[in-house]
Amino acid sequence: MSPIAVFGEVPKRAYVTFLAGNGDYVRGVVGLAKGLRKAHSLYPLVVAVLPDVPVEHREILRSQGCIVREIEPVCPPENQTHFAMAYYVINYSKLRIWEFVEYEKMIYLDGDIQVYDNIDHLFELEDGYFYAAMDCFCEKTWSSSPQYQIGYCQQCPEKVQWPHHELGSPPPLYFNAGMFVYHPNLATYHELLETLKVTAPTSFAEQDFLNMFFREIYKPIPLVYNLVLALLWRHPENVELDKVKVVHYCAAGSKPWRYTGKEENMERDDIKMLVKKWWDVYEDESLDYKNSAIAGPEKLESLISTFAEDGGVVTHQRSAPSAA
Ligand SMILES: O=c1ccn([C@@H]2O[C@H](COP(=O)(O)OP(=O)(O)O)[C@@H](O)[C@H]2O)c(=O)[nH]1
Ligand SMILES: OC[C@H]1O[C@H](O[C@@H]2[C@@H](O)[C@H](O)[C@@H](O)[C@H](O)[C@@H]2O)[C@H](O)[C@@H](O)[C@H]1O
Repeated sequence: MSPIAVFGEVPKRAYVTFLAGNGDYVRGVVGLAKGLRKAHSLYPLVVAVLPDVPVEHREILRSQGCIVREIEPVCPPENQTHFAMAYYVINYSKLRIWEFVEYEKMIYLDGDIQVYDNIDHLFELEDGYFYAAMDCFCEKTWSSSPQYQIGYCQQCPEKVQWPHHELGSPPPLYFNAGMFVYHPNLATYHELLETLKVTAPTSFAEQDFLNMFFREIYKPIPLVYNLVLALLWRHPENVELDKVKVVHYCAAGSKPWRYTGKEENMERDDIKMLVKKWWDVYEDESLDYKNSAIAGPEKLESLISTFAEDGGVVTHQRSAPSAA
């Protein structure tokens, strides 16, 4: 039952994403803000920004109705970051969102995620658990893992049986940390940071760490709430694309705002369709935050591009594929 019905008060809830750097991920967050608006979400989007996110990008996000919150970086134990894939170390800073205790429950979404259907009902899931969709172990990014090396994946555990005799118990269910439902909480926040100090980084950085930390209360939710794109070619039998509500553009080459179609699997018709679907939201002026002085694609693009040129960051124009 919704807390409103019980206590007559409105529980503070919000979506939250994470933005770092002065590059083009800001486009992803603008797209996410517009996608949540198109899906008629009742709740705001909070953007946790690292100090290196320029004021111009923060203003763009505010002009799209986002609540911008600056966070300090979180670094794993000194001199051990080389154990994590360098590109992912930045993502430890996501842990700061547990400090947003003005909210009772939040849904975290990566900046490369798009929401195509309303998912507000996830806020009504039973309290006290950590909800996320399961990841896939079949992409090359997993090549150093025992799962990948024996061809085991939790998405199809019957295909290659886990060799209990050689490797002991199978790994616990493992979630993708690009989308999750959680409770901000100061005690949990401090325990996360203290535990991180004594936890050596591993390949998938904060994703591995969060899977370890929340393993007792993790509850899988259907992949319609976080379609990790690799499932389209790794486990097509698990995907009903027309039922998918949330698409996670995490496969190499799939970021819509950088799409060229050249990387492996990027020429697929379903990928072209999903990239076009993202651009259709991003460029839909009717989805801009009303009464905004900055919104509107020209203003938006000129602000992003102008700053990016000053900052030397190469910007990408729309290269969305023709309709699939
Ligand atoms: O330069 C960067 C890299 C990452 N991110 C944020 O961190 C998230 C996770 O990184 P990424 O999407 O690259 O991971 P993936 O899900 O693609 O593995 C992104 O979605 C962004 O929200 C960012 O803002 N700037
Ligand atoms: O820092 C670790 C990251 O780990 C996850 O990305 C991975 C994961 O999805 C693998 O399964 C894929 O193979 C890989 O391509 C992809 O980058 C999260 O999406 C991201 O938010 C972040 O936590």
